[in-house]
Amino acid sequence: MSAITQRPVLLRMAEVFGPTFQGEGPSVGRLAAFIRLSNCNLACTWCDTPHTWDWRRFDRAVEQYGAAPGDVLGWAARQPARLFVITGGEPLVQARRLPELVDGLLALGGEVEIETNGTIAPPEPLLSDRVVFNVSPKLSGSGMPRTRRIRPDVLREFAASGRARFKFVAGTLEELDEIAVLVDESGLAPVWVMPEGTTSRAVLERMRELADAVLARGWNLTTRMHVLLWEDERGR
Ligand SMILES: Nc1nc2[nH]cc(C(=O)O)c2c(=O)[nH]1
Ligand code: SF4
Ligand SMILES: [Mg+2]
Repeated sequence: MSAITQRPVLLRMAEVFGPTFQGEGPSVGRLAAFIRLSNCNLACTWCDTPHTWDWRRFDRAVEQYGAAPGDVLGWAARQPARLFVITGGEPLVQARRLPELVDGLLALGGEVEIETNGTIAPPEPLLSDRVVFNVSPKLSGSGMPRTRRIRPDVLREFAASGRARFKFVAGTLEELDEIAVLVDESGLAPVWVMPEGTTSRAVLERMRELADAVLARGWNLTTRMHVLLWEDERGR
């Protein structure tokens, strides 16, 4: 029999960093380690991680590298945190490559949060205990056409999975109306609103503008704690 050498499927990576705190959403403030995957299926005007996908502004050969899941797991094992956040870019672009990574993180005794834009359905093997999805559907201000940024079938699937929390980035009070339409349309819950901003000043100002209106709608509010602490420094 001929020997077939199986090469590991490489993850397309942007960076790993930690320890830091989960800066956004329901787990804000928790000690965490981050695995940022490269590539995205959208191109939002206000994206704060264009180095993961905008190859007109960034050099792919510099910003992207391939890593075997085992190498990422070796790094993760040495991290003090047991909350692992997989983000991007859009991590579910590489959905088929993720179960090996996620299984390894769980085997380290970890919990996993996957930050996603909600346009790609979660593959079945990822719907397990100790894995949750922070689903961030994009609003019209992202500059993306609605048909690309909103996939009602996918959003409903996330909502039905019981493993998703919906985190909307908002810059204005008007955007809360837009969020309410999406929430009602697809039965999204629980809802978190997060201020847009890559400076501590912008984040705090927007939170103050949004807070009472978010309360009035019965939603949750999250800050961007890493921005309050470290502005837009990469790898925090
Ligand atoms: N500290 C920290 N928390 C985060 N939560 C979500 C992040 C992201 O970029 O998706 C992020 C990030 O970049 N840094
Ligand atoms: S979905 Fe997220 S990573 Fe992709 S372009 Fe929009 S903000 Fe950036
Ligand atoms: Mg970020």
